[in-house]
Amino acid sequence: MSYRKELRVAELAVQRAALLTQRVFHEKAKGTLSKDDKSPVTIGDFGAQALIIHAIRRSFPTDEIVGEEEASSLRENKALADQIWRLVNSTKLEDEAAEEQVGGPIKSQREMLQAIDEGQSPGGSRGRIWALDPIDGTMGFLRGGQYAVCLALIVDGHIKVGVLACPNLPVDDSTPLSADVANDSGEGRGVLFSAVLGSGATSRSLSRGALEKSQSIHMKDVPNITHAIFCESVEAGHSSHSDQADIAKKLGITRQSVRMDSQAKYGSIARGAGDLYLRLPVRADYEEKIWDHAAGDLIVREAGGHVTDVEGRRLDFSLGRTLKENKGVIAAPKAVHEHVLDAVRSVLDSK
Ligand SMILES: Nc1ncnc2c1ncn2[C@@H]1O[C@H](COP(=O)(O)O)[C@@H](O)[C@H]1OP(=O)(O)O
Ligand SMILES: [Mg+2]
Ligand SMILES: [Mg+2]
Ligand SMILES: [Mg+2]
Repeated sequence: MSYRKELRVAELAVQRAALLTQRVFHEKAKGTLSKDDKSPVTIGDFGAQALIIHAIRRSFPTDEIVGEEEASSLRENKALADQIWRLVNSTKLEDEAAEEQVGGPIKSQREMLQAIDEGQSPGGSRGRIWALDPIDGTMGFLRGGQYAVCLALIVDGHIKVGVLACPNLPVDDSTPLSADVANDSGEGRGVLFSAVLGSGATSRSLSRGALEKSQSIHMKDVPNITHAIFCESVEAGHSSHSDQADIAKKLGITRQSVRMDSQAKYGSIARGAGDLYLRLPVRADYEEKIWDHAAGDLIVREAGGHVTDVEGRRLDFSLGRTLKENKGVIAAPKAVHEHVLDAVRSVLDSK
């Protein structure tokens, strides 16, 4: 199957949602709430989830959706719901045909709240399931750093389509990876990464209008691992900086890691701006969420990479809303992955 329509709808839906998040990014007040697990959520997360679910529903009404957010807190907070509605109602793609392909406008605030709540699928190994993270790296988004709008289609447990918008990454694939974030104007920034299983991975500028022509992306060859550039989370609570430093040392890597929030890490290594992404667990009981990895996993694999957990197992997206059988993430070019994994094992065994 080509998944041509799924890719198109996903790209346009993510593009439109990213436009909404960019508007919020430049506002001081982001309408931040704290969720039950103490993590933040903003009007950008809610608005982006509403627009993307609306688009999926219009084109693929019987598909299931595993989305990160839900609307219960908004039903008790009219002022915040009004604020999100104003944003959602005024975010459109400039290209009319494209706007039509993502279902046009949402009709009412009630419909918007319903859309947000349609991301409650339990996931699983059967049928067509979209995994949606409307803003991945909300902490980065609040800090003025990297973040991503992420969408993937999983069919019978396997990822078929992955799309990532990274509004604060440089457009140019060859820009050296850095922890620097958007300048005020955002000029030269904003990338849309895509992949379809078996068809390779691409990047293009995240424009406001019709989608620009994309180019193929590939992971870089790493002839000498000691020169590899590795990236990791900014948040020390999301992955173990000390284990990652030990692994880098074991590999003979002397360069400082590049710390960035969100799946921008997967996109960055897929286009060869960086080489490795290490995500070593901090807490043994944390289960990674499928929406935090699905799009990035496919984009890296289609760009010539291999993605496993710390034990060398492929990430298993067929087990529900979380990656319950995996611990951590190791993403690297195929040719060096085993070597990196040996270093991971040796560091973890010595603890
Ligand atoms: N203890 C944890 N370990 C790993 N990832 C976590 C943990 N707590 C939250 N996350 C998730 O990590 C993702 C961000 O990763 P990164 O730090 O690499 O940008 C977020 O989606 C965040 O979830 P949440 O959306 O609930 O905040
Ligand atoms: Mg996330
Ligand atoms: Mg999120
Ligand atoms: Mg979150």
